[in-house]
Order: sequence, then structure tokens, then C-alpha cells
Amino acid sequence: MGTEMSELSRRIVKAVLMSMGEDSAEKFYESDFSNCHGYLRINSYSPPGSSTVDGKEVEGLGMHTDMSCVTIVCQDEIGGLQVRSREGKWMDINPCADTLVVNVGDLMHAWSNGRLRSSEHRVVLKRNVSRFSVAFFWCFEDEKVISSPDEVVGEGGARIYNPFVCREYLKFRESSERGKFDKVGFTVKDFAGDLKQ
Ligand SMILES: O=C(O)CCC(=O)C(=O)O
Ligand SMILES: [Fe+2]
Repeated sequence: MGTEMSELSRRIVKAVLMSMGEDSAEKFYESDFSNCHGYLRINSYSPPGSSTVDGKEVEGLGMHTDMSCVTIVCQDEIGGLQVRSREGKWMDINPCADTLVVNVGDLMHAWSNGRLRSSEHRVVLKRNVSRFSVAFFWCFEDEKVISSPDEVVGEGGARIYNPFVCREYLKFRESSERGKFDKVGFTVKDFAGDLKQ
């Protein structure tokens, strides 16, 4: 399964690079994304209990962004995955047979100088049943220095993040309670600085 997911992730990254309209998508793929690796996480959500009875939603997984380039999610038929729009509105990502969900993660966000936005998402449990999902995180190698290439930043554009080592960012997120979940503002911006502001 790992091999198929890796192959799918490679194809997704290539398609995303092409969508950025870069003539040099192939070049960037080779120079920046060819050493990516992935890991799989199985998420199991227990039935939330009586708190759902009065129609209240229970957060199964708080709002967060993924620490990946892209994440592929396979959710079961229960539903509850939501993504936050730019305006801050929560939108349901309804389960659909034979359909996977792809999130852009923080590493791609930083690499693309914010052109590709890291998806802010969460899981709400609306029904009193168990829920399962499988997430495959496709990430840069730990030692990679993430710095948006000049061509991506564009002529006259400004780099909005300081270059950073991937491992250091993962450590930053993992070692900090705030960084893990819930505080979506506490991500690349807080770690590598927003040079624009
Ligand atoms: O359970 C889901 O549908 C999403 C899981 C998720 O966002 C994650 O594992 O990072
Ligand atoms: Fe996630």
C-alpha cells in the first residue's frame, strides 16, 4: 500500500506544480520534491456519547494544518471532516465512495511562498458512532532547507518566510502544546516569520 500511496503523492505533487503555471515544474520536482517520503496514520474516533444528543457538535480533532507537503485522506462514510474557507467559514467535506481528499500542508505552503494555502481543517462528530480515517502525509526529507525558489516568488515579489530546516519546524510543532493542534495561527508563520509584515 505504501508504494501506491507514494506513487499517488508524487503524481499529485507534479500536478500541483503544473497548476502553478511553472514552465519548470519538472525542474522543481527534481530539485525539491524527489526525496520526499511518506507516513501513514490511522485515526480512530470514539463515539462522542450523549453530548451529541442535543444536536451539539463535538470536536474529534481540533482545527489544525498538516505538517506535510500534501496529505491524502481516506475517510469512512460517517462524515465530519470540515475545511475552513479564507473567510473562516467551515465547509463539510462529505464522504464520497472511492474518493480521496487531498490537503495542501504547511511545507508546500512555505515552499510556494504562500501561493498554495495550507488547509485549515478539523473533524466534528455529529453522530454517536465510531469513525475511522487514514491519512498519508507526504513530506520533505528532514534535513531539507525550505526556501521558496526565486521563480516561484516571482519578479518583484517578496519571500514571506525565512528559510528553515524541515526537521526544526517539525520539532517546533511537536514540542509545543500550542503548535500541535487547535492554534492554527501557530504554524509556519510563527516559526519562520512573516517577512511581509
Ligand atoms: O479524520 C479525518 O478525516 C482527517 C484527519 C486529519 O486531518 C489528520 O490526520 O491530520
Ligand atoms: Fe489533518
